Amino acid sequence: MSDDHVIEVDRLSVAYGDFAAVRDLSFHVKRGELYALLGSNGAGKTSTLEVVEGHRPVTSGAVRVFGESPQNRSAVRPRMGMMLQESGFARDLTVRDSVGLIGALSGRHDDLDRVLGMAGLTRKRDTRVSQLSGGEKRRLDFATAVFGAPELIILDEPTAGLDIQSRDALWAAVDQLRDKGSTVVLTTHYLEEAQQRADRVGLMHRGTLRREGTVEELTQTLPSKISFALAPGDPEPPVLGARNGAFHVETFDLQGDLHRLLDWAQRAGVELQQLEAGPTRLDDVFRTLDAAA
Ligand SMILES: Nc1ncnc2c1ncn2[C@@H]1O[C@H](COP(=O)(O)OP(=O)(O)OP(=O)(O)O)[C@@H](O)[C@H]1O
Repeated sequence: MSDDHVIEVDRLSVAYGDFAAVRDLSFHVKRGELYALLGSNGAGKTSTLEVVEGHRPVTSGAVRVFGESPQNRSAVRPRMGMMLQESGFARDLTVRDSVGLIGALSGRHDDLDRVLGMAGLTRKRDTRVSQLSGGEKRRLDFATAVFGAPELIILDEPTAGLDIQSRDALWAAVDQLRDKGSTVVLTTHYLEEAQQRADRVGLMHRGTLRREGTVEELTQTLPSKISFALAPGDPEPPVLGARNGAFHVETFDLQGDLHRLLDWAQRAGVELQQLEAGPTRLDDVFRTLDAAA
């Protein structure tokens, strides 16, 4: 293993019968980073992560976790926590017993009450799994993934179905774990979560990796946007892009164009209504992938 690579995926393919869900996929995750593996529905993210987690064999290619085969459970399992898309908890166990059991199986140690508190489950500790809401089950998944502060944490759509407070609490807990050195691999369809937190992003589409880099590297090839509206009778602004009375400007010089626009509005005594200006977002990069498909 390269010293600073926790996960090495090289030319991975995963097939279900004749269907190639993942094709010739390569990416490496460095120690301590948050790597977001993003992609459209069916892109192959979960299939890839299932191989990394040791739940699925490779069809071809090589995957190493901490320099080991992920199938080498005794070497890898104690160092890796996983929040899968679907959990397999026994319905009759209580929350506390579920976390305790999975924690014991992982071989890691932790203070059970601290973990339940971090996942916002203290008041549900004696509730049976069958009586939890969808969001509470998701928090239980998170609690088992972070039990014992593993070196590597895999979060497959961790915030799907969580309310805003639970999402904030989950990210605060992830930030704490990262401060202590945990490496995190994330999949999510909430692209702003990846935009805010990922050190690097891999964009998958139809089984292959289409783009990889920091958010800045991925977004700098696309223009930023300015939009605003004017009142009827206002003078024409010095920009192109009017549509239905609203103006949408695409620019590689966001600061300069915004400055010119504000300057014009001030001199003309015009109010720029619903003014929005911002850098390119991952959403925009995503849309170009679909268009290129
Ligand atoms: N057990 C299976 N048998 C056959 N095909 C499968 C199986 N699991 C997944 N697939 C197919 O493989 C492709 C990739 O699925 P996967 O779950 O890896 O995608 P994903 O990127 O995680 O998607 P999503 O964002 O929707 O969760 C999909 O077309 C899916 O239908």
